Amino acid sequence: MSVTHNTAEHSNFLEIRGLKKEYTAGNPILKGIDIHITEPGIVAIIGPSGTGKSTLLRCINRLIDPTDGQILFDDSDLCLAKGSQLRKLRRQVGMVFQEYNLVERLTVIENVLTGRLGYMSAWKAWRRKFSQQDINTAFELLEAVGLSEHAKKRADSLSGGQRQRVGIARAVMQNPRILLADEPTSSLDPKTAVEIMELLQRFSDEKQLPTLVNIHDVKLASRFAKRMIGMSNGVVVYDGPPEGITDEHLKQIYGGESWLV
Ligand SMILES: Nc1ncnc2c1ncn2[C@@H]1O[C@H](COP(=O)(O)OP(=O)(O)OP(=O)(O)O)[C@@H](O)[C@H]1O
Repeated sequence: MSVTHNTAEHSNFLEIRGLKKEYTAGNPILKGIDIHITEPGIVAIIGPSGTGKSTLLRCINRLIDPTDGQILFDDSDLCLAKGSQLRKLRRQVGMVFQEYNLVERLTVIENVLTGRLGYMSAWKAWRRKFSQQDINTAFELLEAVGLSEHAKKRADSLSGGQRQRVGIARAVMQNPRILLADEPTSSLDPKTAVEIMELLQRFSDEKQLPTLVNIHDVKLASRFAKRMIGMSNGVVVYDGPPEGITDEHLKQIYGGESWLV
């Protein structure tokens, strides 16, 4: 890949302190999360349905407002950012979604280019006036994700795996300093899921991007993550290397043991 972006000099990518989220008062979903991300690589977040994994990622990119705590990113507290400062911070946080969130009626290359909208004036964004440099970068990224020959096709003509590749290219097009992926493989077959994780790992390595991935498949997570965060009931109960996770940890995270084989 020849697209140049980030350097490896960051040592404090993201620090989450005491993060709390209540959707309804008195019913906390996140109960005080502390996570410090100091290096690139895949960090897998595992935990049962409803434990707050998506809520955590949505707080980090401020799709939702945290109730309390700090999310320190690029010398600012994302929890406090508003207006143009929030817009500037958000474009440094790339997001990949389970259901891809592409604009189905646009072409593949147009979808990748939408990753640049946060950098453009409202007028240019409305007219979709992308610079030649952005267009070149979008084509390079499409090549990097193996979809060059699909550039002019409508997004809704692609398979799920191809759509997720577009979603990843769009997130990287943002030139982010951190990537968040919310169950990026859950809608895909096992082989395609591995290919998507390989792609995330490749971008994470080449662009020195910390990549937080919510994922249900513990085996797949262990294969690609350098660090696993196990959440249960709104708190972190494991934070360490994949090889350190024991059956005891899994019982603590998911509860019960009949599902363990
Ligand atoms: N917008 C919302 N308003 C109210 N409650 C919400 C909202 N979004 C999520 N919740 C609740 O917060 C809890 C955590 O949901 P969240 O989606 O963060 O969990 P999760 O760990 O990502 O689950 P899954 O693995 O099934 O995606 C759930 O009880 C959910 O119903």
